[in-house]
Amino acid sequence: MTSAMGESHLSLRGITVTYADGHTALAPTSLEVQQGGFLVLLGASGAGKSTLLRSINGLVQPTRGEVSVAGLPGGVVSRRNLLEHRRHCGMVFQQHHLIGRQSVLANVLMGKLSSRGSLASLWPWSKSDKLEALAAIDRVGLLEKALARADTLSGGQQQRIGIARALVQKPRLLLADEPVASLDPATAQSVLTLLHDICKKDRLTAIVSLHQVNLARMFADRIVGLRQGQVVFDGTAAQLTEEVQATLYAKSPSIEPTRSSSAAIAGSPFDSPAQPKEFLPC
Ligand SMILES: Nc1ncnc2c1ncn2[C@@H]1O[C@H](COP(=O)(O)OP(=O)(O)OP(=O)(O)O)[C@@H](O)[C@H]1O
Repeated sequence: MTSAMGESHLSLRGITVTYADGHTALAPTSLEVQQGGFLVLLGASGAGKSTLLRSINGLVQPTRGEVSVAGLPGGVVSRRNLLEHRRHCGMVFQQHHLIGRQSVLANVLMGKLSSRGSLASLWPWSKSDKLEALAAIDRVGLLEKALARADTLSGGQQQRIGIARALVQKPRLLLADEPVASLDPATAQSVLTLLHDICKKDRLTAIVSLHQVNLARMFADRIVGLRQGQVVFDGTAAQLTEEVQATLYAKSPSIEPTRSSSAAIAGSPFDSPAQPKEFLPC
């Protein structure tokens, strides 16, 4: 899968998510995600950002559509392929999901569970596992905290540990669901700088949902804007005009793209530009 923009890492084709209560959180969505890109998802609360992220790694089962990943023929339909995909897919959560009374090291080692067989999980961690975990903790600048309880760390430090836990998995794809939403602006920027730098250095493909438009502008190679479960913008930070932003965050139920958002969409340098409403079954 290669395009003018480079090698494709991930393809979403017509992914639709309707939850058990009948609510369609994601209308048919198709995206081509380039290898090594830092893609930011923007959108108001309830727009479908988490649903999109979770449908990529199967935490939410798409009602329709297909996720395919480079190097994994046949997509992630079979259980075997889904497990293989997840093995290379690190996840960073807003609330870190650390076990507070466990040490930082023990928490980071959890990131290695997906690469162990179910029986092997019963065995103690090997020296090389521990060294890898310590190296990941060092990368996020917290080696001196390796033996501290996770709940003694600040919010920003805990999120750095969440990143280390994802890194120890040696991911190719990193999904981060509002990773800095609960941090103060300065800490949020420094945690996102760390995440961005690591992704670029390791050439990881990253898909990150954010609420802070300024941070999206600062870090994103590409911004995908969701509104009421539909992609209404797909472009660069420069193309994210005030008007597009207003469309994304408008309170009105209307999701018609504005003229300038359509222009931005039309000018998108990516293979799969936004799908304005007229392209989507409503
Ligand atoms: N398990 C579920 N069952 C039913 N509806 C759900 C479920 N999870 C999410 N939703 C609904 O789907 C829509 C999209 O939710 P989602 O969490 O994906 O949005 P979001 O953009 O990530 O929001 P936020 O920024 O607040 O996290 C919302 O209307 C939400 O209420």
